[in-house]
Amino acid sequence: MNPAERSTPVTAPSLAALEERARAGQDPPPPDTLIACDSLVRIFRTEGVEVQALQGLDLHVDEGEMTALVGASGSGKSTLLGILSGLDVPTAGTARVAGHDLLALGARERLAYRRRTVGFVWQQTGSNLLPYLTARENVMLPMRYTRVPRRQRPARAEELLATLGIAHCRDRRPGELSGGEQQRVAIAVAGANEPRVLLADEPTGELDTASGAEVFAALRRANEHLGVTVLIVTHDAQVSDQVSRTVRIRDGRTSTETLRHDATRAEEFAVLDRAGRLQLPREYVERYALSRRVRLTAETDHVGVRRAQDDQSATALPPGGERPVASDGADGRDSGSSSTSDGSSGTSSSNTGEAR
Ligand SMILES: Nc1ncnc2c1ncn2[C@@H]1O[C@H](COP(=O)(O)OP(=O)(O)OP(=O)(O)O)[C@@H](O)[C@H]1O
Repeated sequence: MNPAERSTPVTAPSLAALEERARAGQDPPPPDTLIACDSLVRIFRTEGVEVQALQGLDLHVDEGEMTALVGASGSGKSTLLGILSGLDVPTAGTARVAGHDLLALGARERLAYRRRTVGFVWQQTGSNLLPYLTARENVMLPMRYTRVPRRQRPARAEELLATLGIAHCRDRRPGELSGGEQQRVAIAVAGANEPRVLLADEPTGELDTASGAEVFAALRRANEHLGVTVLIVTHDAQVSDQVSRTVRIRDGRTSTETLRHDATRAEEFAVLDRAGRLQLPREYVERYALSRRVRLTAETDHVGVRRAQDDQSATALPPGGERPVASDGADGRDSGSSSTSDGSSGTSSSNTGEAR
């Protein structure tokens, strides 16, 4: 990034702060991690306006996982997929997929990465396939760019179409296929070069419920039978409620994760990044009226989170009416508040969030 860009005002947090965060998360990820994003930042600049689409996002996905990515419109999901697909480059942070450092790829490596390491399915059914080729020819096309021997291509295409339940579509052009069939052929195209990761941006977004279910089933088959790691951006509860892991993005950062053990048991977790930072769910922030600074307490088996103001209101004024200075200095100085050395005194459990 050039110095002129750096001097342009940005909304908080500053780029320097985000870069500092990125540096903090640069220990090597665990060995099973196929996708590792740490403190990922993407800032778009158009006509003097800056948008921080990703504001220090952390995401780790293990090989073989099938994960849904959800979040409000504009939260940064497509931006993340654009980066992981190699089409876009982050502003700061780290992004590694199958050992490729996405901030350091040269043009030739980037092309090879896009052809071999990732496959992509777009929401618009018409964007995924060439209209003048049959389904089988569409699936064989990417093999040309990775030099799969010509004689092997038809058999591999047939096998993929059969695995995804659309062998009967092999000789039809996209215009002769339903939307759901087109998306399933698109999954076969994305899987043609045996990628490590399959990225899908709203793959069921334009489909009715029944076709959406078939497309989801095909993604699941790709995951289970082809062994490809699948990451799906979706607003479709039919998809997000059926994968074992759903990651929620809020304001350009991962906020919560839901892990499903089976159809009836799901648990929601807040996400702790590798530097130890935690984003509290908005619901808790509002319910306990937490703002700006909170006090953490080390309990026997969990960490407590308290409103800093509660210490202030609970503290008895000493003789002379002066409040004692906070033991760490920070709270008293910046907010004009103070605390006793016992942060818990007088604080009711109704305004305490607790993390176990
Ligand atoms: N090329 C771009 N130039 C400028 N701003 C962009 C660009 N791409 C995305 N943005 C902005 O970045 C933010 C995140 O956009 P993104 O498309 O990643 O969100 P999303 O979560 O995928 O939304 P949706 O669910 O509506 O697709 C938005 O404020 C968007 O306007």
